[in-house]
Amino acid sequence: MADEANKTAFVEIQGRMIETTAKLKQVQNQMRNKESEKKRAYLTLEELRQLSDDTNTYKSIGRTFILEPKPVLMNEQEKKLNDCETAIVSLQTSKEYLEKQLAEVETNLRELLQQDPGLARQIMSMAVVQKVSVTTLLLVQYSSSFLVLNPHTLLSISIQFLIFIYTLTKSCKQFGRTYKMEILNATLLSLFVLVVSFFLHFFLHHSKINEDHKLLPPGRTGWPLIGESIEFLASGWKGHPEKFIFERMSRFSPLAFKTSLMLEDVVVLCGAQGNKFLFSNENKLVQVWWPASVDKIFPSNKKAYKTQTLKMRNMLPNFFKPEALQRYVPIMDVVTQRHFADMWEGKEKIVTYELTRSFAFCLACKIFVSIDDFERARYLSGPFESIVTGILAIPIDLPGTPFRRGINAANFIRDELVDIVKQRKIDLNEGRATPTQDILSHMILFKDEADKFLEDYDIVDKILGLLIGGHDTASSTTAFVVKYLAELPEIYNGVYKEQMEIAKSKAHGELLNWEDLSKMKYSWKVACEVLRLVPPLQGTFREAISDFMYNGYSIPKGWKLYWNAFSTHKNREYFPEPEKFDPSRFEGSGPVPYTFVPFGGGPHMCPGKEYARLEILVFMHHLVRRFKWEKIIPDEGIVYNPMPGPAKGLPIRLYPHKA
Ligand code: HEM
Repeated sequence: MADEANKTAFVEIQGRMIETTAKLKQVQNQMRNKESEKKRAYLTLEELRQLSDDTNTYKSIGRTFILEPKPVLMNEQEKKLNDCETAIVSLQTSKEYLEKQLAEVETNLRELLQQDPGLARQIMSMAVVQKVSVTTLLLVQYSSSFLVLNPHTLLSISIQFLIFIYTLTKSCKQFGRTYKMEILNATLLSLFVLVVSFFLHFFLHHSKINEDHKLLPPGRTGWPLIGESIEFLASGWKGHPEKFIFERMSRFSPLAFKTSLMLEDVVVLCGAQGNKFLFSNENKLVQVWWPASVDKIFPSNKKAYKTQTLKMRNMLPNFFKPEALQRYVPIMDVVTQRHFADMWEGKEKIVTYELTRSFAFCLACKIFVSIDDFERARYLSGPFESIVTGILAIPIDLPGTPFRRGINAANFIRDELVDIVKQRKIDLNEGRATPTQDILSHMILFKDEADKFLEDYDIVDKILGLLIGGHDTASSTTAFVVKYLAELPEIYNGVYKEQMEIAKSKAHGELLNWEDLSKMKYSWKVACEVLRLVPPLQGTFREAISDFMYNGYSIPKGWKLYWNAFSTHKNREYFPEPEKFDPSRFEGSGPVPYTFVPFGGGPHMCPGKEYARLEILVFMHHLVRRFKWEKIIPDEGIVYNPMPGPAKGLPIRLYPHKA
């Protein structure tokens, strides 16, 4: 009876603990938001105080800016400051109360477990028993995989299980003898299965390929299961991903070679011809393919992928076409100025990549879902890092793996976005939001051919996809613009001259517009050369939807095809002296078609291309207007992980221009 009572008490305390922790987190977030609101109000007041009393100043209302007299703005900001202070005081009281409550709950729990060691052991062993019973499940899975003789499944299960055992052993030190034995047995079994499946892979898989596909492109499939993934990734970690491609192009064929990546048989198509073939045969011979990790992180991606993509494709141009983006240029300008004022100005040194990532994410949050609060955007950006890492990780769904963290992070962001979507629907109904305000409004109001609105979870996943698409891409390019401009003074001078001419043509405080961006021709050539040398996405996959021939080689249905930007970007046949930074390559008619492909091509070409162009140019404008800079680590390398980034984040020393 006492046992039962203790168990009930435990469940109750556990529930209280979870509830209090959640409330505490919520209050802490609210406090953070209020603190940043207060800081912004304070900084704005400081700026306003320096202006003479008769100055009119811009105030943003939604998407528009109106001129207001200084005293009105001062009053508003002072009120905001006071409101924030009051809110912070009251939140502080709630926080202290909740902290006290949490401490009390913890003490209760400790006392309960001390008073009933049996219960403590039981709780521990309940967790272990639940997990160890997976051994039985795995035995069944092993046997069924043996029956179908699928070495891939066997290998993946045994690796997953070994990692699981490792995590379990690390996280629980109180095993009795029985569990130790069970874990030992399970480990031995997994190792045995691992060895057998390697053996099976070699004999079944290779002989099958040799028999069925004698005309496959030449190449190597590498190690069982992992194939050449390690060589592929390692060439990027060492800073030369193109080596993987060029070594095989010269050893096997400059047109195509076979390999095995991401647990799949892959043919890499090379050169302009390969790019053209893949981009122009979309949905005829090939279709887009993403690794399994993407399907798990974006379940709606898997569900009728084609229809989903089609819906997205039909809808995106409304938002991303140049005419639509024009109206966002002034907003991009305001956000960029705020970013430089908050994060760069007044600093002697900065770490570039951290800041360009934060900038790209805050801008996307503002333009896609109208999140104005940079602090809130930064708070959301943490889980995004986990999602991106999860997408690129080995898809092992066990506690503690980067893949599981990616799934959890995506779920967390989804919950946040669901709230945003719900609130937006209300705001649209009540006239507090406009249909063209941002991409979220566009998505909510978009109707497909069947005159149906998108489901909430689709909207959320699409927004998530766009935020991820824009997360590490443009930020990588802006960081490398900083790198190359630091290294090449004559290029810096060219960009500076162009941007200062534009700056001088503007009235004081006038925001950039579409016309100004169309004058940034030299700056865009510089950005293109950065995209050629360091493309944020090296390439993407397609899947063969039927057997077909390519240049005399047979490509079997189901095989994956991969295009890689380096096979043209760093190919001296298309770009002489490929390592030389030379923006003049983009003069006149520019590079040969299908050779400059940082945004991919065909129906799946990056929909964010134009948005990224605006973002990069507005960033360059404000960067060179404000600063010169030098690299703190002169020989800092580039690491592809697999997205490119400066090895140490590109720390630089800033030299503001004299006013
Ligand atoms: C410098 C910046 C960027 C680069 C270099 C880049 C590059 C690419 C590439 C190479 C692809 C694959 C194309 C293919 O498979 O043929 C892609 C797809 C995509 N990008 Fe971007 N991207 C950039 C910025 C953005 C931004 C800012 C967004 C969001 C606004 C975005 C959203 C997407 C989406 C949603 C896809 C998937 C398209 C599909 O499968 O149909 N990208 N991007």
